[in-house]
Amino acid sequence: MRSRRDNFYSPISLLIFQKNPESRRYFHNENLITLVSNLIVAGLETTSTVLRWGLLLMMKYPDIQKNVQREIERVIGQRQPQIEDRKQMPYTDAVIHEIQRFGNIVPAVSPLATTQGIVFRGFFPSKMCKWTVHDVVYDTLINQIDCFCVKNCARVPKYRCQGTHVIPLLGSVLKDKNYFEKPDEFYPEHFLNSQGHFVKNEAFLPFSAGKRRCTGEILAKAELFLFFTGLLQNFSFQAPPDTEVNITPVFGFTNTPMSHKICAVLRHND
Ligand code: HEM
Repeated sequence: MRSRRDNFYSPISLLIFQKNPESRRYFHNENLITLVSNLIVAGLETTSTVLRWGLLLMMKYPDIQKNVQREIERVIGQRQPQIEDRKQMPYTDAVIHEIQRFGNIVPAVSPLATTQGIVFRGFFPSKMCKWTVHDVVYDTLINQIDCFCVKNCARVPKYRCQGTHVIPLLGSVLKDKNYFEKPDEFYPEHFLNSQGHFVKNEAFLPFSAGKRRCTGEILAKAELFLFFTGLLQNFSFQAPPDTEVNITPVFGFTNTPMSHKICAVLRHND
């Protein structure tokens, strides 16, 4: 049976399917190559960019870096970090969440298409262009509505809404001042309560949400924790002498830090 997920394909897969519609029914070299390259692009670039942001932000905020290192010393010591350690390390967990929030690594997800016309928040699509993409992200991703118009709605009658392209902007959620006290600052306390315990925030959506959310989220979170703690356990990161740490992002499909140099100082000399 065709699942609702089948409504969305990557552009490369669509080209393959257009050439040979039957080819979506079985595995062959072309779709295998697409699948593997999707996994590499989706899994490598994203995780390594978060880690690059992490090291840059630790250079920028040495006190936060020291706090993480103290927690590593207290919970892990000299042994290899394990994923179970995360439960006892709320501060480090909060810092990693804040790196992802502040870095806004995947600012927009790839376009989706509506499957039918709908009434959105009690309005017909012809009124929808009054809303911000931000509203749309919340209602589609959090409330699982998968069909709406964001563009030129006034000219698209309700029954024509099917197939309207929609690009949810995750950055607008990650910087929402209703959910984050200091949205434009690097502030790990966004994910900590007054007792220093880790607190979830429903607007933390760097992996997107809904049917097309990141399938690698659990793996990515484990990788980020193990690499980040492993690096800070062994090194302190600082800017080379006489250089300023610049945290201006380079905008693209992923938001990356600008090219920069890092001094990694072995911690045994701390
Ligand atoms: C910190 C790291 C990561 C971030 C921030 C991230 C973020 C995202 C986001 C926002 C999407 C939705 C993209 C869209 O709809 O255009 C996505 C999709 C996806 N991600 Fe990740 N990702 C990360 C790591 C990974 C890893 C490690 C893997 C697997 C090895 C992975 C595999 C995928 C796949 C296969 C999709 C497509 C899912 C679908 O279309 O149904 N991601 N990711």
